[in-house]
Order: sequence, then structure tokens, then C-alpha cells
Amino acid sequence: MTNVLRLNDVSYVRNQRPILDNVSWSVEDSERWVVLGPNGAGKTTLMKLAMAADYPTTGSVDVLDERLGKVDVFDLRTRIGFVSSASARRIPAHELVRDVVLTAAYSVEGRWNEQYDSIDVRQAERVLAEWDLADFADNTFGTLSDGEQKRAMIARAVMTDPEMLLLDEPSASLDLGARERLLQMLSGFARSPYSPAMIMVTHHVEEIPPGFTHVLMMRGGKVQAAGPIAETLTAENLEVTFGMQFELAEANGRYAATARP
Ligand SMILES: Nc1ncnc2c1ncn2[C@@H]1O[C@H](COP(=O)(O)OP(=O)(O)OP(=O)(O)O)[C@@H](O)[C@H]1O
Repeated sequence: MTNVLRLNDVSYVRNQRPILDNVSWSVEDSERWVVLGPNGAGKTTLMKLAMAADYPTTGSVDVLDERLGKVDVFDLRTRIGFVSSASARRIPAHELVRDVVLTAAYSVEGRWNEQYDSIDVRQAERVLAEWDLADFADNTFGTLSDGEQKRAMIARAVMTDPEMLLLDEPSASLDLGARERLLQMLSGFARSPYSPAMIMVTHHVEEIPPGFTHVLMMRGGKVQAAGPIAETLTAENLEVTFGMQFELAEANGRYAATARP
């Protein structure tokens, strides 16, 4: 096992307010983590540190064995895949779906005059097929449905074989069918031993894809619970994380939470 992310006693303070408060957390390459918590818990801030896009106020962050503050983060970021709604907004609507994926090889959004190797072109074809987008390859990104756009963004993120894949609320705003389809694909990807370490932020236990192994539960910038999903995702931990009582059900690796009457 190789460590891909280690936070040691990390605080992130803005306007004298701790947005992350003494967070310690470690992720190994074979693990697939869900980060669960209410609005404002600090999940996105945590992702920013994991993708080397920001620095902690105190404590240390090691990403892919490199200490933030002592490494060229531009090189480091090329080893990390990241998907969020903000990253999708940077893609030009007129871009062909195949180019959305292919341009990841140069870390650019929007194809210009770059010359791509045939190995990159083949890799893009492979990844498009893997995320069920082969039929959309010659369509423009702006014409895709939300679910197809999410898959295209994930395909783009895995095009360069990252060592860690970060997904910030990938199923937010999707309809039921598109959400379920995406969860099935994420589940298959999570189960593959060839996939990178994965960290997925979500607000909902219903959106945890089977195959994810661990959960980090956050509230108010603090870790409330962390560990293997089967032991850690409990009604008690949901209560301390979301501040209300839940009935928690599990069936076939999927979870559902409803407020306790
Ligand atoms: N740079 C910043 N300056 C000031 N406040 C910030 C900054 N970044 C985040 N915050 C605040 O910190 C809190 C946590 O933000 P963050 O986006 O990490 O939470 P989150 O768990 O991702 O929330 P959500 O689920 O709503 O996306 C929020 O109240 C946010 O307004």
C-alpha cells in the first residue's frame, strides 16, 4: 500500500475562523473514500488541499508523498484528477467531446493547435468508451445532458492516468436515472484494482457507490468519524455529523437515510 494523502493536524483559518480544525486524515492508494457532511462542513476546502490548490494555515499536508509548501505544485497537480461543477464550467460549449478528453494530455481546456501523439488519441478513445461516451465523441460538450457532461469530465480526469481522483459532488443536479447510471459506473471504476485512489465528496448517503471503502464524516471543519464504511457509517455518526436523528438502511451496498420520526 502506498500513501497518497496525509493531513496531520491541519487547520485552515480565514477571517479568524477555522474552516478546517485540527484535521488528521490518511488515504492509501487502494482506498476509495467518501467525504460526507452538511453544507459548510469544510469538504471543498479539504479537496482544495488534496489537489494542492491551497495550503493549510497550520499542520502539514502530504500529497502523493510530497509536502505542500516544499514542492512545485504545478507538477504535482498533473498527477491528480479533479472533477467539480466549476471544472465543467471552464470547458467551452463548442468543444467536441473527444477533444474535452484529449486536451487533458496538455492540461488545457479547448483545443488549439496542439499535436497529439497517436498514443494519446488511442487513450482518449479507450477512456471515452469506458465512460460510455463513444457515441457522443463528435458531439459538442454544450449539447450533452448533465449526466453525460459529468461522465465526460470524469473521462477527462482519468485520461492522464492520475494517481488520485477527486470528485466533488459528481451526482449533484442529476436526475434519478442519470444519477444511478453514474453511480454504477463509479462503482465499477472503484472496484477495479487498476483505478487510482478515489475521494468523493457528497451530501447524501444515497450517493455512495458500492465499492467505496471508507468514509470521512465532517461537521464545522472537524472530523466527526473516519474509517471503513461498514463500521463508520452508522445512525449515531450521522446524527453527530448532520445534527439530527436518522434511520439508516443498507441494501446491496447502497445506503438510505431518513429522519427518525
Ligand atoms: N477562502 C475563504 N474565505 C472565507 N471563508 C471561506 C473560504 N473558503 C471557505 N470558506 C467558508 O468555509 C466554510 C466551509 O466551506 P466549504 O466550501 O469547504 O464547505 P463544504 O463542506 O464544501 O460546503 P458545501 O457542501 O456547501 O459545498 C463555508 O462557510 C465557507 O463560506
